[in-house]
Amino acid sequence: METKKGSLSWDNLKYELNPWLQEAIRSMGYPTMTPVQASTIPLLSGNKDVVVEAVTGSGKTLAFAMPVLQKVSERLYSVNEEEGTPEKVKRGHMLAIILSPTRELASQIQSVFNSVLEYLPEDKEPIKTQLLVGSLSGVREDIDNFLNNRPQILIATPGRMLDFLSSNYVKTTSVEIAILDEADKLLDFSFEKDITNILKRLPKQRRTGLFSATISSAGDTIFRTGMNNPVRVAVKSKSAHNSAPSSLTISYLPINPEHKLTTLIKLLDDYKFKKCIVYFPTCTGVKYFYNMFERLVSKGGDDDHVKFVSLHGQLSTKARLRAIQSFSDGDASLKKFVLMTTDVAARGIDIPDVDLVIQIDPPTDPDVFLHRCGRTGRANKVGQAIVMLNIDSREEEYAGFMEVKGIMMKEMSLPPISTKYHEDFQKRFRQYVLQDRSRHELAIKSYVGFVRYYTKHIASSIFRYQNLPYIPLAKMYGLLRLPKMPESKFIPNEEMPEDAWLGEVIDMDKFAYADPLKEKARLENLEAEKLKKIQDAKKRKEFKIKNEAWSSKTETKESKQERREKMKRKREAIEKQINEESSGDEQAQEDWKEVVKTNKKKKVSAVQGSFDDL
Ligand SMILES: Nc1ncnc2c1ncn2[C@@H]1O[C@H](COP(=O)(O)OP(=O)(O)OP(=O)(O)O)[C@@H](O)[C@H]1O
Repeated sequence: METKKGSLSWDNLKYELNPWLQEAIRSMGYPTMTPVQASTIPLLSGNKDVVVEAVTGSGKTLAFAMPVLQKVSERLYSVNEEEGTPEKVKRGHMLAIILSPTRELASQIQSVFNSVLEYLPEDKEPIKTQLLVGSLSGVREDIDNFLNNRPQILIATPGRMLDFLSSNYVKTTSVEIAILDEADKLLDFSFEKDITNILKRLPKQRRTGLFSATISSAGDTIFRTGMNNPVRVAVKSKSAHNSAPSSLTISYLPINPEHKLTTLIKLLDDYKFKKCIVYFPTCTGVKYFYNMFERLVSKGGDDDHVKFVSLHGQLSTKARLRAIQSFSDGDASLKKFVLMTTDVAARGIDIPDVDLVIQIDPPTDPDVFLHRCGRTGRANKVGQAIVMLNIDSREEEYAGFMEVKGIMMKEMSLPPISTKYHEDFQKRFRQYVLQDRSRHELAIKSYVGFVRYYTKHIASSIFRYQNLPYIPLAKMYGLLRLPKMPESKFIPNEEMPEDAWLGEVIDMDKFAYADPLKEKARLENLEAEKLKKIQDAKKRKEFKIKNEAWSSKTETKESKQERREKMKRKREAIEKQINEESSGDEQAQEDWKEVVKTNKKKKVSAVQGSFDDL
């Protein structure tokens, strides 16, 4: 849908919102609508289902929040001449549900709703929201709060929403509108089942809105959401064929993987930025590198000019929300703030002042690349996104691959870093790892996790795990020795270091945990293992001796058997010879048998005699 720039004044919105909402918009400090708001608000408020694709940071949240609030306001405040004052929403019922793939995003959406609701006049029946996300509270508690507070708008992640809706106390028959934010993610294999189950429980005559910067990826699944003749809204960047906002510059940095961390440190040092998000592939990776950066990069004092915050899916919900809050609240005029995170913070997160995004590795899903970059350059503010790509590999083709998807990238050159700088850092890093055995364990877990992650790249012809530079990457992860893993077979023999050690050989028995309790347990285990080894060796020896005795017995048995066979063969040969010589002479045969028998008897008595002599 086309929208002329001049018509973006809120006064030109082609739908008459409830007066309190009009007042709220004027007070919120947004002088104009964004194009996606101008297109979507009238459609969704005016009873159309919508599928909205608009660039990151283009104001999609308000584009659905306004229609949702409009619908709820109509239901609560519209006085009909025939029916009079509207009926109260019954206990256990809700009017709107909004679904989001992550807890952080759900919580952020609730904040947007609540910031508009601050302008709701006190004399009106309150409009309330409730957040339903895993592990913040129990489902029982969620239901109790819902029944007591009677919120009309529920904002949830799919799993918790499904559990919540399974309660007999919760009724969905009054739901008028359902929104799927980051709809392509919600409709992919990870959530699709839950989403289908949730949508099945909602009334058919409800309105539905799907929103994302990359909705086209959802393909035909969008038609399984029960939408009624939906209108498609697509808002592109100002520059044609660009799927990213024009305020966002995206660069790629070809780099030797061994130098990724030193280069990251240098970029964080040299660049002028307020807030930067650094994406790592896995939760363990974030944990590992965050701890290391806190020790080796951050100076730790109040005068420190860079502050690191970590956020990943292995943290509790409370810790995750706290991390986002502390990064958002950070006073960027005093320090540079760096959020080290995973894709948990790739979509939808809207944090003011983020002007730099760095990706240590590209994401496995090319769509997520745009979402990660889009955490900066939002709402027409300038932002820069940098992605590191391994040199001398097909990874450099990523730029061309993304161009086809409408994402333009330019190559950037490495910041000047001396060999000494790299080497000094590598030494300090090794020292850091050697100080605590658990650090090395985490290093191995992160490295193996990264290798697994790499095998999951959708663009597998560019990200070929068969050609991954395993050794430089292991050094980047601070490993002392390469771990045993199936992928090791891809390391060329001539590159494989002796016994897989990366640098000096370490006596692993003496490599201690910094935690005294853990170390005590390790030493006890080590002692027990040694003892077991000695006992096992003893047992093996005894077994061998027994085995030998048994085998010599079987040997004599075998030789007896062999002798018998030999005798039998001899006898048969003589018999055969006699038969041939005296063919037809029965008497001669009988005589021979007699001779053989007498011979045998003689032998036996001779043997017996010899025994008796003893
Ligand atoms: N009309 C407006 N004028 C100026 N700024 C706005 C307007 N509407 C929203 N914003 C601001 O734009 C920023 C981005 O909005 P929002 O988070 O809704 O983007 P989005 O399109 O959902 O992005 P993403 O695709 O990354 O989720 C927010 O900080 C919001 O406050």
